Amino acid sequence: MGEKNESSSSFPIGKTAQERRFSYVPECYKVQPSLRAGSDSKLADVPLINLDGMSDDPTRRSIIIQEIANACRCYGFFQVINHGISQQTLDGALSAAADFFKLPNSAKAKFMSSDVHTPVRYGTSVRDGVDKVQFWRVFLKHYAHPLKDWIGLWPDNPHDYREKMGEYVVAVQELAGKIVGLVMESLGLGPSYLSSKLDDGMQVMAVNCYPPCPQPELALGLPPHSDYSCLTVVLQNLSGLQILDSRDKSWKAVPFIPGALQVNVGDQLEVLSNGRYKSVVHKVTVNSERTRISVAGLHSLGMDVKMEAAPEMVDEDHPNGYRDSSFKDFLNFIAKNDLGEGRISSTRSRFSDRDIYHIYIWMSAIRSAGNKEIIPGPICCLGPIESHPLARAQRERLMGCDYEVRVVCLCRFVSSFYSWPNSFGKFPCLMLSSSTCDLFVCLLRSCYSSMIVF
Ligand SMILES: O=C(O)CCC(=O)C(=O)O
Ligand SMILES: [Fe+2]
Repeated sequence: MGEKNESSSSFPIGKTAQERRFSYVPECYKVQPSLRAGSDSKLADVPLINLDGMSDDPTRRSIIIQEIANACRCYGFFQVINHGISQQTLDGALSAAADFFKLPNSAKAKFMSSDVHTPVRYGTSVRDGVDKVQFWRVFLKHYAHPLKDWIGLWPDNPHDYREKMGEYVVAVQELAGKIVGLVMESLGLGPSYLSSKLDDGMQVMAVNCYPPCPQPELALGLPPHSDYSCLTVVLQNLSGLQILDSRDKSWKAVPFIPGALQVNVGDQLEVLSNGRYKSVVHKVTVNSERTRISVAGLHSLGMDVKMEAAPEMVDEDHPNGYRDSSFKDFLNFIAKNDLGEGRISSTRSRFSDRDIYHIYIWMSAIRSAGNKEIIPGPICCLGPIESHPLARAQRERLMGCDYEVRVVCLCRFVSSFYSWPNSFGKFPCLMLSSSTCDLFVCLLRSCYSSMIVF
């Protein structure tokens, strides 16, 4: 049990409050009030899709495709039953995960790393020791596909971890491939549109453990984010996940259905569909009684393969609103940004009122003193990341210079990743002196506060 009032602005891996079972929530875990889990949050009426007959019954298959189309359009999320993975395999993966987290720190220490590029790593925060807000979670992330390339790097303690987790990852990789096939058909792209790219792609398992939290109303297990993947399939032992309902912009708790798996639309699918399907924004709440385990399989294209909008999804009425990017681009981005204050979500470079619930306004500038120098970062962001260190540093660097403001992005969450436009030239350009820029920021700020939803 941690000492009362231990003061620290952050706790390193192996010494965090959740690992040491503190009896209180330290300051650096307290999330801003608008993101805290309300005790009154409603249950999400998310679709529960019965996959029975998806492969061998054409009538059932077309009904399932309709259900999937509806779920992806309205929620970016659904649960599946009769998915073909046995309860024994599901229970095996959950118990292997739980047993791993019960090991003493010394057994987990060799996997501890805050380098997001490491293929097998144990961690406790989004970026340990760097991010301002910490989360009540411990995780083991490991690459999983093709299994033979990675299984030898996984923990061999507990002794059956590789066997039980291995059985699950093979089954869920196959299931994800089938579901993606159904999703592709629902977009009119044909079932094997992505098959070979996913077969050659990445499967990253985020094995998460959320220990009981003494003041669950103050902290979160994971901050709001969307997954970078094409599709994420999540196995869990307890409820705790909340999704943002894009219709009324409120958080809804996902009901726990024993044996069901949860399926999230990820950013890569949003990009491929050119925004017809939106990646679901979700967060994880914690509870004071039981340890929650979840095993999230993030299925995406290969490390260096860029996802782009399918040409079939782009036309005059639906211009391409996305920048193409790969898993590696994503890793490089998260290595540099504090995601705890609003993790990534894929967004368009165009504004859509479906997404007005958190708005970040980023501008890029060109220093116009002497030779023009392109400054490719944000000079301002509004909203909960107003004091984002990147923007602050940029403004300090540019102090006294004129700004040629090239881009104003209105985004969901931090979001500079997918929405950062390829071509600066396409955007309206304003020449502003630094004092006019300050006025401009004030104006944006007042627009922002009249648009903010929560
Ligand atoms: O714990 C969960 O239910 C979800 C985990 C998650 O969102 C993630 O690992 O990206
Ligand atoms: Fe997630």
